[in-house]
Amino acid sequence: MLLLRRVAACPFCEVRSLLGPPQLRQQTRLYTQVQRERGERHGASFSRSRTGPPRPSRGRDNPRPSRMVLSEDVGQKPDGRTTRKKPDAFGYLNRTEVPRGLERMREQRERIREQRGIRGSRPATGRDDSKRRTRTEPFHALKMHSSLHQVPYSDRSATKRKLEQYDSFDKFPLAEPILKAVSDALPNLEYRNPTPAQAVAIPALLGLQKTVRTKVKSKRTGPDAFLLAAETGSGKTLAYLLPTLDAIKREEVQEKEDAEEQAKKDAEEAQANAHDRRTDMFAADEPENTKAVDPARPRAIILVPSAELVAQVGAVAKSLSHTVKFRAAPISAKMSATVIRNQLFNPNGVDVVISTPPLLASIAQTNPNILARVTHLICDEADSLFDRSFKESTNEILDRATPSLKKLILCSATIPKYLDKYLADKYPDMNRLVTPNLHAIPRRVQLGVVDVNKDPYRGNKMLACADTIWQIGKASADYDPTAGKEAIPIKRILVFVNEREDTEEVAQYLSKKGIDALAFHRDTDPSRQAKILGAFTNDGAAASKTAAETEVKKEQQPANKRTLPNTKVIVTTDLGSRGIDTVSVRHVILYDVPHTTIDFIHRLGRTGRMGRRGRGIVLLGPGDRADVVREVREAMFRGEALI
Ligand SMILES: Nc1ncnc2c1ncn2[C@@H]1O[C@H](COP(=O)(O)OP(=O)(O)OP(=O)(O)O)[C@@H](O)[C@H]1O
Repeated sequence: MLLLRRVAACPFCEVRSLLGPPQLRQQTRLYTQVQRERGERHGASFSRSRTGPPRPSRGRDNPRPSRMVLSEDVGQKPDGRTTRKKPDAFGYLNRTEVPRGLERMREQRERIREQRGIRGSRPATGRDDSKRRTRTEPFHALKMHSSLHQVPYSDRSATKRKLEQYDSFDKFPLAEPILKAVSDALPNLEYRNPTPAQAVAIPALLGLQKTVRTKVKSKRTGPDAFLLAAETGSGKTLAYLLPTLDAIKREEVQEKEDAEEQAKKDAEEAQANAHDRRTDMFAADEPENTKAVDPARPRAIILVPSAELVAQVGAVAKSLSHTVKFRAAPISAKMSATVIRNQLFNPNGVDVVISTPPLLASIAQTNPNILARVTHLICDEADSLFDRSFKESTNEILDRATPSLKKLILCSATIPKYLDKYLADKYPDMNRLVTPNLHAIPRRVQLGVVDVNKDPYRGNKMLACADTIWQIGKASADYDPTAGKEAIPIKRILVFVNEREDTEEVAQYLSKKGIDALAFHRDTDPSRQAKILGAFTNDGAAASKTAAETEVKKEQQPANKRTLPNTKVIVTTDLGSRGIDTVSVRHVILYDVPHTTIDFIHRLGRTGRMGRRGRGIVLLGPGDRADVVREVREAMFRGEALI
């Protein structure tokens, strides 16, 4: 009975929960009463014998503790160990309330946030801000490679929100023929919605919005300057070409109206001054300012760093010209002088010239008038055009064109620090049109690493490269047309090396291993170059060539040689990484670890273009920076920009 009374009575021990509240209150009262009668205090251990040693008498030095104070050993096992469970990984499962300790921590954190002036609730991710890694913290190796200008993430998010309103080309106030021509420039595509680069650039270039706040307002007069920076393969060509053509067409209409008005005025004047027939005759002979009598005075110039890009941008411009009705003249040093002259000094005039800076600068020296009517100057791959190799000729063209220039548009997939600084000094009012994913390699591109130091390669990079290509091409190699299987499309692989001399060496080795590999560099024969690249840049007819087509080639090979059919490889340098629209490339092999993050972005940017998937493979050999590669992979995995 006594035991039962004790067990039921203690209001603080665990068995309390076994009793309902009314009984509990009653038992508590009973227990207190018994204690008073016995002169014992609450909290005496149940295990202690009633016949224990007598307690010291109460007094000033030994006051009676409050009845509500817990015994010090109440939570202890008989052997003195604590009964409290250690929190384990599942300790917080199924809780409906925040534990007191955590609650206090959260309150403390909120107080600190308030003191620091950080407003708003915690991020939706639920992650602790104080524990969140800062953007640049983990990239120690990349920091050493640091060459790219950093765009704040707050600016990127703001741009992302703005882009949502342009979900179709019809939303841009472009002239009717230009909207129609978009489909010509984007053949074989099911969807033709503006890309982020186009949604950012087209409204700004049409003058619809002032995009960027400039810190310094310069008093300098001159053209409106724009920097369009968007990730690789995001459709920058159309982003600058469509608004430029729109402006050209509007200018043409305006000039025509002005000419008509002028002719009307002249006719009226002539009537009034009928006696002065001589003046009238001269006026009638004066050439009109139209392209028909004004050859080689284009309205727009597009500068690109290589002949391959001249051909590529020229092809896009030509496809648009059928509907928009303008004349495009792509010229490069790989063309003969006659071809260049015919293109440029066409009696029907020319509206858009596409060239490399050195060629155009040299033509402008002998024909300064060629740049006299230019209203739009575009520098595609601006980071290349303003580096040491092209800067002089680019600036020369810029200076000559400045008097008539209305818009200067610089375009690039990367903004290196030197370019950022140069532009900030030279064009402090420049509008920066930056897409949210600038400097980030899309997550749809995976990056794998092959450790060349390990078996079976033992430091032999060429062997590792050949083996990697064989593994990629194996599926198509197994194809047997006689077995009635479906034809497999040809696989196209780009191999990037750092030095031009290595292109030939690596290509020859791969050929020896039965791989269809070609070297592509500055000194490759121009006609061969076009053929080599053609197969890689065309997603349509050329890309759909199937295994059956190459079967003929296979038959021509020596019977005893093991070859890899249906796989084409180009071994190239940076030349092949700038702007070339290699839409049909799924695999890029980085034979050498690139020197900078800029090169990483451009080289890996040859795959995974315009929403496609891609795979990059780095061959990590002796002496290569494994830490840089690791951090690039990490950044790609997290979808972050490289620094
Ligand atoms: N709105 C669009 N919808 C679908 N495809 C598009 C669109 N705009 C452009 N493209 C296609 O995307 C591909 C890449 O375009 P483009 O060469 O202009 O990219 P880029 O941004 O200049 O790339 P890089 O930085 O490598 O030079 C082209 O094949 C083009 O036809």
